[in-house]
Amino acid sequence: MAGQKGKQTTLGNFLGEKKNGGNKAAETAGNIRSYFGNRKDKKDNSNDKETEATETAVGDKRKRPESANQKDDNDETNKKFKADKEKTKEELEKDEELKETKKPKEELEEEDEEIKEAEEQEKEQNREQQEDKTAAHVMACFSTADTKSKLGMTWKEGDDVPYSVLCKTFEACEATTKRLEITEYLVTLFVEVIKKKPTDLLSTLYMCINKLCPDYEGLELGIGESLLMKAVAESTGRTLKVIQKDYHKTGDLGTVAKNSKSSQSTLFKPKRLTVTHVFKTLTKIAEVKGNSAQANKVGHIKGLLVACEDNEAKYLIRQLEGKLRIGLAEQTVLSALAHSIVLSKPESAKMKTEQKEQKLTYAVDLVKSVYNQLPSYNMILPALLEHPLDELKERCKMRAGIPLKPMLAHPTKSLTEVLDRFEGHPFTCEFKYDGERAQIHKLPDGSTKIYSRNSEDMSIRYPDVVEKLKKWIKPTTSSFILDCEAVAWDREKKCILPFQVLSTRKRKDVKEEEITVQVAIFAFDCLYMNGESLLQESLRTRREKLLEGFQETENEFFFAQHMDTDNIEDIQTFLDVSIKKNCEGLMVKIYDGEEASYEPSKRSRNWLKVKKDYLGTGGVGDSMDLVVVGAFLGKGKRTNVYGSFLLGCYDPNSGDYQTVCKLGTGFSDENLKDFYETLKNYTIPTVPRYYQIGDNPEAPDVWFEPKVVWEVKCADLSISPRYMAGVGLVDETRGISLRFPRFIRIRDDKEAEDSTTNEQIVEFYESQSNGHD
Ligand SMILES: Nc1ncnc2c1ncn2[C@@H]1O[C@H](COP(=O)(O)OP(=O)(O)OP(=O)(O)O)[C@@H](O)[C@H]1O
Repeated sequence: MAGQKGKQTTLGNFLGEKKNGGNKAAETAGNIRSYFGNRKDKKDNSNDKETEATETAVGDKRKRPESANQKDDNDETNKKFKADKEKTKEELEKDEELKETKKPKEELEEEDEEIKEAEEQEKEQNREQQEDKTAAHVMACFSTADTKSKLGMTWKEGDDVPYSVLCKTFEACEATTKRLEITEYLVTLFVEVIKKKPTDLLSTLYMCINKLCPDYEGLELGIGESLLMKAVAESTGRTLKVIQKDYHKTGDLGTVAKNSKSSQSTLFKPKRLTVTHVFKTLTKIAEVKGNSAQANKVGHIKGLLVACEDNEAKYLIRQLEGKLRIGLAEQTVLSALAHSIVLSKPESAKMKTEQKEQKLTYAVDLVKSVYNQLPSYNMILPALLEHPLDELKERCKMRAGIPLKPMLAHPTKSLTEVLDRFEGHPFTCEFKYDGERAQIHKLPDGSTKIYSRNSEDMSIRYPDVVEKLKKWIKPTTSSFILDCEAVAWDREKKCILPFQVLSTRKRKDVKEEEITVQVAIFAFDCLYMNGESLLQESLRTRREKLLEGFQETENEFFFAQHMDTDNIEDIQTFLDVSIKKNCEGLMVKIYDGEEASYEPSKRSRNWLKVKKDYLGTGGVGDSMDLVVVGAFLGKGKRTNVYGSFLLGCYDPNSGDYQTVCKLGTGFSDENLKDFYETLKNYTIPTVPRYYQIGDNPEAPDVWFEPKVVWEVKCADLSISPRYMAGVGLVDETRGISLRFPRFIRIRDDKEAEDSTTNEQIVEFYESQSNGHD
């Protein structure tokens, strides 16, 4: 038997040849069967078990009521299974033959490769944990005393936390790129707040992540710059023209506000700002609605600006803009919170370094895992402050009504890659529906909510779904959280419509009677049921709960089509059927055991996505979602609109955007007109300091705020001195760029911070050079 690489080639070829339908496919079929023969052989020698699994899969499907189309799929699948069962004996004989002829050297090589791959995967999974451990080690030896004086933390116990202290901490964080140093500053701040004014911890923490409340409550800052400029001008006595000119020069309205304040003489000294006062005022500003909203907002902003001293105006304006950009990733804030809870307890001073380190590591793991299940500081903070750490899990359980960050999948570019990754694990394949992620909650009081992948409340966008969902729920199901995809649906033809149709559905102020694009819900996971979290259960158990607790309802609600097999021909057939049914491809997921648990917010290797478009291309396994950071004015046919665009990816560690390509293809004339109209609202006078643009001699004609995300496909990726994506990760000075990028669609379900990260770009680049497929 050939080594791992050989196996990939054989299968890769097979898939290509199968498409052409030539005789070669039949010739190579023997190789494929032997490949799977050996794979099965490793897992389990029993033919019975294989047959049993096949029967269960088919049985599973028969249990469910099906629409006409789905029934066709299952019939096709069943026929395929029958043919396959007959092949099994032949396969096993081939296995035996191959076992005897196998050369020990090749066996060793194969094992080496497997070990290497497993190590790679483990390395990646452990990286974040390792960073947490290093931080725990450093923090165990850390004394907040030095940092405290550096940050001027001298306010009196019981007094409100001064805003100046928070701004000094921001300044210190902004001045470094080292995550550990940032953690030290935050821990110092949080420990001090916990000791002197614990009730201010919540507002302090929200200010650090520049939010006002949990995402699902939907209250956001992000005041337009013209309003902010007006407020700065009016509160400092400078003209709007001068403010605009300064902004054009610096590209940072915060700095303009700070400089404007320092050149202003004040007759009386207003009361110093406190964190809680600023937080409450920011909340009021975000809440203001109605006719005089603008004037009201300006009034509040001016009130704050007048009281600002030193660098406070700079951070206040940035907070109002909704972009603090001082390199504070939420994960760092969570770690710092966990550390400070431990370090603020008097007993921590008595602990030996090793013991403290263990406690810190435990606290970080605990706080992160609880936050993943209940992403609400409003609920977690009181439990952390008022009760022992050990009780946190019990006190802060996931519940219906609080959306979790969904589990995400890893891209692959061949079925072979999927089978290699999942070798030895039972896995299941599901259709990858092409619509919008929908997390559906039913609370014990009977109310229902639908949340987007960003935890936005979408219940108002889907009033028709909310109205009908009681029909799908069996009487035994009182509360639940379902993970689903909402797709555009043709009620007459009873089939899925392409994503483009869904994107024409209204997103705001949707009235049931005006809905033109109908949706159907495809449920693929059940995360919570009747008061119990199912996250730790295997996918098999979660799917059982899903099938038990709900019923398919024509034109409205379906279980995701699935197939449990490791036979590549079946998977290929299933993939083909999924594409015929307007799906994007398959999701392949580990089915049993610990790795089959649900991992909120993680892009996990236990869920793999296989998109038809990327199979066998030898290029990149997925499209990317990139932020439009600039544009070049069009010429010729594209005069009066932007002709091409500069795109960037996101670096979650620094909060920066790194340029990744210039994009000029894939657009219709209509697209270009629309984009010109939308994007011109986001133009900014100069390149912001949080854009890493490198030495590209071709600067765009206009720069944009990071607001618009587009899905882009490319042929491959290469190292380039002109772009900055992943700079420092693969090459010290050069970044990675997309070659032959093409526009696919707008991703208005994604914020700029949800775009493809610099590390994902590096992964795409590296997987391409590993030569999979
Ligand atoms: N059966 C399924 N299981 C899980 N996710 C599914 C399924 N069918 C469709 N999806 C959709 O596919 C997405 C998984 O792909 P991924 O994790 O990469 O999200 P993404 O970044 O939005 O990428 P994509 O552009 O591929 O949707 C999910 O967010 C979900 O919306």
